[in-house]
Amino acid sequence: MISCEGLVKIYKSDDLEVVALQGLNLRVEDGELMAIIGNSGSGKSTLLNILGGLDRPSAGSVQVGPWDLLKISEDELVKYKRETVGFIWQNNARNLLPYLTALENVEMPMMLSGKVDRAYAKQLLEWVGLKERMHNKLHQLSGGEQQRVAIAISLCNRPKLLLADEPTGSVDTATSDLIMGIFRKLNKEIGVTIVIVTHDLTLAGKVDRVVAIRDGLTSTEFLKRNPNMIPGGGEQQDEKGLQAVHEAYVVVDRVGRLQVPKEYLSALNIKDKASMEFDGERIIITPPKSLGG
Ligand SMILES: Nc1ncnc2c1ncn2[C@@H]1O[C@H](COP(=O)(O)OP(=O)(O)OP(=O)(O)O)[C@@H](O)[C@H]1O
Repeated sequence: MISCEGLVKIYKSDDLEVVALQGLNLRVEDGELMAIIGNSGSGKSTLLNILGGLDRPSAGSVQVGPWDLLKISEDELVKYKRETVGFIWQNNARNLLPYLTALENVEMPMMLSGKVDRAYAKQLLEWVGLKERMHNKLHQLSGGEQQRVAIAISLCNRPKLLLADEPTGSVDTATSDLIMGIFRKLNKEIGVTIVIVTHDLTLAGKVDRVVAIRDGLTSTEFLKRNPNMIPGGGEQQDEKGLQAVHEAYVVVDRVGRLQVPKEYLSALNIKDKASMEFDGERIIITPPKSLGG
């Protein structure tokens, strides 16, 4: 579904250049439900905005289904956004209309695109667990319920790819679990590919594959050891916690580059050079030997 290779995004303003993505590689399979984690400023939202067609990449390649998002024309981009992607943001509910019912809110974007499918709108609200509340006005719903209306709306255009940026950022743990359950169900039942960007490692720990971004590059991949395991409510406060159920792998790109964590380098005082040895089984990186490290 998604293939990024050497993806670069540079933001330019007057005399400043920020390299938000510096040659990122990422593959997401059709029908996958995965999460992207990373510290603030690592490039997560930049990546999501590019995948959603809201921002243009600077270089590299990024393919979503049949679409090449580097070469796509403006007209095609409009079509891509309308037909291929659905978006969920942390404060999506803010864009909803409080004086309309949940159902009317879901029908609104359908109306704007020219075709209201009431049966499908109802089905969407049923999928997100709001069957009983679809005729309630939005202001009568809780924050978590409103976020679920937003999820229903994101599926109005029957997207193949759902992009969620911090979807549980402003809800409590129980609602966060509920929302994750909805994603899992939608992924299974309608086969929509879902990419979740989050700071929340507890949430990330509930999907089979988590990719960590560091400094605009994919650095580590976490794969669930037993994908059939029912996700528990365990707290994953850091990447070590994530490893309770996931195996961590360093990402090696096509030309053999990998990122060594900064803390490892500073612990050994490795700056711009290192020595590397292969002992038949392991690759060992040490401070430069000839320089006395
Ligand atoms: N429009 C912009 N103009 C200039 N720099 C930008 C712009 N958008 C993002 N950046 C910079 O690009 C880098 C990556 O930002 P991005 O928002 O993608 O990070 P993030 O991982 O999503 O962070 P957060 O978790 O805080 O949202 C940061 O250094 C940020 O300051």
